[in-house]
Amino acid sequence: MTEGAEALFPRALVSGTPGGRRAGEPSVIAPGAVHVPGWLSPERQRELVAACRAWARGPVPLRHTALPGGGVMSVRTVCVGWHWQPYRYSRTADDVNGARVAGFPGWLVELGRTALAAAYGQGGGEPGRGYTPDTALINFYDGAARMGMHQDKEERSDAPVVSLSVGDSCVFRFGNTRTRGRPYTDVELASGDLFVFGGPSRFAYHGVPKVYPGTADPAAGLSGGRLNITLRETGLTG
Ligand SMILES: O=C(O)CCC(=O)C(=O)O
Ligand SMILES: [Fe+2]
Repeated sequence: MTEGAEALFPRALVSGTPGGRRAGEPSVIAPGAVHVPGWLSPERQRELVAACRAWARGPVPLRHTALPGGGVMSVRTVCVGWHWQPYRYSRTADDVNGARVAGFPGWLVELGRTALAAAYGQGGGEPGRGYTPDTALINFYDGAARMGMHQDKEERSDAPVVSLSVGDSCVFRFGNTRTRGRPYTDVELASGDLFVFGGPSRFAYHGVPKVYPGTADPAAGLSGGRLNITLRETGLTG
């Protein structure tokens, strides 16, 4: 990480918070899976909310992703860089309006790198290899939305997934690479939290069984609901 990135996205000051959460202090949930509570400052959260609002307006609208079985996902999603639809990536949102998705901005690459360094320590735990996320999946959860246990496996890269949460708190269920079931660990993700999963945890099943409506601090810029942004390397070109 460059000094410039550190200045743009400073780590949150360490401070005790209720329930044992310590802002900015990484805790290892499984090998390669790290939770950093309160990593994003309220200002950074507001900036992310503003960026997500703009992406949600177009060129591809925020929408419930249609599933091959005929249903729709309960979360609403918009993508940046590459468009994800079950179960592949493309540059155009062929299952929505056919538009090319917004480009992946440089500041989001920097944020991903800074996040990796915060979770794994300087250098991101992968010497000689620069993390270069090229897609972001932006999910919006209202009070009833959930996400079933799944693996993020459409990427042709085993680079870590960086997950940023803003708004209402949720239960994030982080499991194992073999089954959707136990063993898993339930982690509460609150506004500003960072969660990174890479290495032996990169292809672990995970999901969001519950969102707690009304738990967001309005200072983050969301009046209701939960926003989650995952940054990934697709490993794709073109
Ligand atoms: O909302 C979250 O915390 C997780 C989202 C997720 O797993 C995904 O977008 O693949
Ligand atoms: Fe996922």
